[in-house]
Amino acid sequence: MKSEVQELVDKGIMLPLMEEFYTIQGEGFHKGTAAYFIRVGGCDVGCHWCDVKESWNPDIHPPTQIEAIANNAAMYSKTIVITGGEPLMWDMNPLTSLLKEKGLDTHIETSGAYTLSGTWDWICLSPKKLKLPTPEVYQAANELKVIIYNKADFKFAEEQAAQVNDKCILYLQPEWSKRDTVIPLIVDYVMANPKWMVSLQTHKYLNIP
Ligand SMILES: C[S@@+](CC[C@H](N)C(=O)[O-])C[C@H]1O[C@@H](n2cnc3c(N)ncnc32)[C@H](O)[C@@H]1O
Ligand SMILES: Nc1nc2[nH]cc(C(=O)O)c2c(=O)[nH]1
Ligand code: SF4
Ligand SMILES: [Mg+2]
Repeated sequence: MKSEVQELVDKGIMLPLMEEFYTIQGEGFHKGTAAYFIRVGGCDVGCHWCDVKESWNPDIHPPTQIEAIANNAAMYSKTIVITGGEPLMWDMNPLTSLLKEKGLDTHIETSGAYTLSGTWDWICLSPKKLKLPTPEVYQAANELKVIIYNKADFKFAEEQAAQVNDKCILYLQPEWSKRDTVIPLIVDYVMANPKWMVSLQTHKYLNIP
């Protein structure tokens, strides 16, 4: 039989909380703006270059009541970014309802590989070849942020851009360990294909979380 805690996690009433921090959004459309980050554990997508592999195993992150998460977040910022791990592995409706009741702006960082749950003011979709996004997430995405690890990823980026809604803002972001070789490729690509914009992980240059 499932434990009581596991049942609450399954319903999104508790979530495996890896870390939370108040920082500057480093990436994409909202880069440079203050936001409180909630990092939820659990991801089975398996990107070999993932910069938070410690997030993958949900069992090592303590199941935490969403009321506590929301009350704490509200003390720091009007903008709350839910990331992971892959937050859409869990039911995001209960947590985002609480955040919206408090008048907060809810943003998500997602691979889109699971069904869309939650109420969102901003959806950043960063699709992965290993587990493609679901149709609902392509439709709802506000920004598409494709990670460029090698040349083949430009083709993947175009395939993904063809799937999103036409208001979706398009970004190419260098994979961090390959940045010296891929940044020049991204610069040339964006000049030749100006529907795209460059996104950098500016928090890593700023040495902040
Ligand atoms: C750690 S993921 C968590 C959210 C979700 N699982 C996802 O992949 O969108 C947060 C963001 O960091 C990006 N990212 C992860 N590792 C990266 C790396 N080594 N270089 C550049 N971006 C990376 C992801 O593509 C995603 O946009
Ligand atoms: N500052 C900062 N900005 C971010 N934008 C997306 C992040 C993430 O890991 O989801 C992230 C992060 O980890 N830190
Ligand atoms: S989907 Fe996101 S959290 Fe999961 S492995 Fe890929 S980058 Fe990491
Ligand atoms: Mg990060």
